[in-house]
Amino acid sequence: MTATPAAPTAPTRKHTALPKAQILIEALPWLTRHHGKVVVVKFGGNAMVDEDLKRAFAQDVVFLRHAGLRPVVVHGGGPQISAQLDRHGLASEFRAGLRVTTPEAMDVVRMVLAGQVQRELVGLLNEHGPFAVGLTGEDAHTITATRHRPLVDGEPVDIGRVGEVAAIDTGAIAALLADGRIPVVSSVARSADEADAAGEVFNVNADTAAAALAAALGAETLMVLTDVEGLYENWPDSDEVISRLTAGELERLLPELASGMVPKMEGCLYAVRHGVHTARVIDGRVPHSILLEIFTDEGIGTMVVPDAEGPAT
Ligand SMILES: Nc1ncnc2c1ncn2[C@@H]1O[C@H](COP(=O)(O)OP(=O)(O)O)[C@@H](O)[C@H]1O
Ligand SMILES: CC(=O)N[C@@H](CCC(=O)OP(=O)(O)O)C(=O)O
Repeated sequence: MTATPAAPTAPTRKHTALPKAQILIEALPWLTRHHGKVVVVKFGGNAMVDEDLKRAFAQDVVFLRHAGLRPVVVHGGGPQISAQLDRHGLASEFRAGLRVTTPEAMDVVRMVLAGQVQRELVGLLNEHGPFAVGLTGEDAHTITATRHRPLVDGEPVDIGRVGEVAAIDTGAIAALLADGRIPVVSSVARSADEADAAGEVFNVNADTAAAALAAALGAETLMVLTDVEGLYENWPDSDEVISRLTAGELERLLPELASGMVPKMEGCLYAVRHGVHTARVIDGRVPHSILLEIFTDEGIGTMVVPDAEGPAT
């Protein structure tokens, strides 16, 4: 009888890739929970500060797609619009965190968002494969808006062609997702007003558009990438980031918020009040901030959860 060869012993040499495996495993609960789910990622114009960051953003989004999620990108472009308006000799004025948009400025907004920023992101994403398809809210009635008159000192003010979202048609985005594509949406909306001349459009804040899309698409998560670490508790006097807050807590905080954080946090509140499980504000200046958010147990930035929810992962 021949002796059975001894079972191979586990190699004693150190597996240098072990920490990488551990990191992947740390993401497993997040990936499991999000498998097949829609994640709306809003990339703010202020976070698009350099080429490497934009490339890292595109890699992260494609990674999500390959990991079995269905990412939808909504992009901003505030600084890029302001720069272009400046080149046209037009001033930028903001009220209640929103750009005062004359018909002349609207042409520039549309040109910069749909013709410049969106094209650039689509190009970066498509370096990884035939994934990204750009559209604006005008396409297939994706976003319809009415004129927005925000309250300033308790009074509604006219800020021109700025829209508030009246309706979302998810058909085009759903079709793209079903085809394995990554929709990249510019926050320009068609007018709901039949009296408006055909082709009249509205400038919608990109945070607002992202939140409305996340809610209408039944997204699991809304991720808002910006140029700060998250929501600061006592901005601008402190840089203490609020890591987690409920919708109710956020609602109480809203009147104290300023500038760009107003539409951002209003959007997060809207999203979690309309079925999105978590809304997060994260630092888009950090390379691979999306992956950092999912590959760490505690996450980074600020997370908003619905009122009755326990600790989220
Ligand atoms: N409480 C706050 N916490 C963090 N940032 C705040 C707060 N209040 C106002 N801000 C301002 O909001 C800005 C982010 O909004 P915004 O400039 O519109 O960015 P984005 O282009 O990403 O949409 C921050 O850079 C900061 O100046
Ligand atoms: C009405 C309004 O303010 N619209 C924004 C749209 C772009 C945007 O929201 O860009 P960020 O996300 O980079 O701020 C604007 O004109 O600047």
